[in-house]
Amino acid sequence: MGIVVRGLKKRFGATQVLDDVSFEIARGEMVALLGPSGGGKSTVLRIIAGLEFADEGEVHLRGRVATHTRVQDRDIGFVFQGYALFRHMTVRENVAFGLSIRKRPKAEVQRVVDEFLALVQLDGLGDRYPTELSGGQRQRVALARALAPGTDLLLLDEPFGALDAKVRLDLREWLRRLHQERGLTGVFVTHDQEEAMDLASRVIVMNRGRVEQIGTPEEIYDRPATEFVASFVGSINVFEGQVRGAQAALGGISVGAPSGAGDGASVRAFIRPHDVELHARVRQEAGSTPASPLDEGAEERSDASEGPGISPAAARIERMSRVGWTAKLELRLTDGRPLVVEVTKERLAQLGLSEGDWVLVSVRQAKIFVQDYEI
Ligand SMILES: Nc1ncnc2c1ncn2[C@@H]1O[C@H](COP(=O)(O)OP(=O)(O)OP(=O)(O)O)[C@@H](O)[C@H]1O
Repeated sequence: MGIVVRGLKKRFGATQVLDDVSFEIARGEMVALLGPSGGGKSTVLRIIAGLEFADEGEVHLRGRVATHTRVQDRDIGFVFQGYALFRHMTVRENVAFGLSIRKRPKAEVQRVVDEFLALVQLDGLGDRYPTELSGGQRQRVALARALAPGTDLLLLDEPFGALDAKVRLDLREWLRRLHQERGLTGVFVTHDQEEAMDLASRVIVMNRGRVEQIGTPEEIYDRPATEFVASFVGSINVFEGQVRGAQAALGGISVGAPSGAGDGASVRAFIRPHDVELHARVRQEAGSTPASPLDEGAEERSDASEGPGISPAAARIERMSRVGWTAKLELRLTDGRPLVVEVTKERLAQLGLSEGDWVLVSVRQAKIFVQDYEI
């Protein structure tokens, strides 16, 4: 294992910032700590780095206990918010810093600095000062400075935080390559879920000082373990309803209920916009609302009634916006609930839909959580 934390607890004054945080990161793995602001991500990272110490729990680095090891003896590279470049030092001097304080021979320092400046594609800018660089370039210098001493463990706290979208993407690509080439073990903190899903082989979702779920990006997205993860990762529609028979009735729409959910149980369903199927435009008299989704008004033969667990409902298209190759539709069901749907432009064209139309919808799949009974 590269990094192991076990049972970390940390309190600042009256606030329990970490409450029993445990996870393991294999050597060579790149893992994201994802979660909302204040969830404890930076604190975990600072404890791994040795900048902070936990009240309880253990830290193991490269298979050895490091719970009480000083920061300078942990041999970890980190790029933290607030640990900016040294303004009075040139780029070269910044990158050389970790090597110089380790008293490495001058010639070796020169060679390693050159190598890392080339790696971050900043050769030629070594004599500049940080103020003479763009935000993205500065961030790359910070990464080079963290890596130059030759560590195999890298901790990054919001590494691309304040950068514009294009630079973020470039740096992300660059970090992915660096990780592959050097086989680094890396942990990075982000509250950008796309960044986490894109860069990490596994994601640790944290909220309120606790680990909500650990899994591959696919697992986190497709099989969220908790309601928090379901609502935090990816855009989502949330519906409350009740189990009736084998169905979860969510107002106008229904989906298959989870096995074991008793009749009458209250449920909360999380439905991804791309898991809603549009079937057919519903013809409708001016100003009227289709009374039933299965009114004879469907303009094309619908496949909506086929298959188990599918029961279509009617909804009105309130807004449509096209982004890239998909379209986002904001629908309103007959019971007044909003429903956001994403479909390909092709499907939209096939159905000939426009704003104001009524359409039949059904839900392909939903993640359903049975609610605790209230007494
Ligand atoms: N040194 C400190 N003293 C007091 N409270 C602190 C200290 N450091 C962090 N906290 C508190 O601990 C909680 C967790 O902070 P932390 O920075 O770990 O969260 P985070 O998930 O990284 O948030 P963000 O994404 O905003 O950086 C917050 O409520 C924060 O105010």
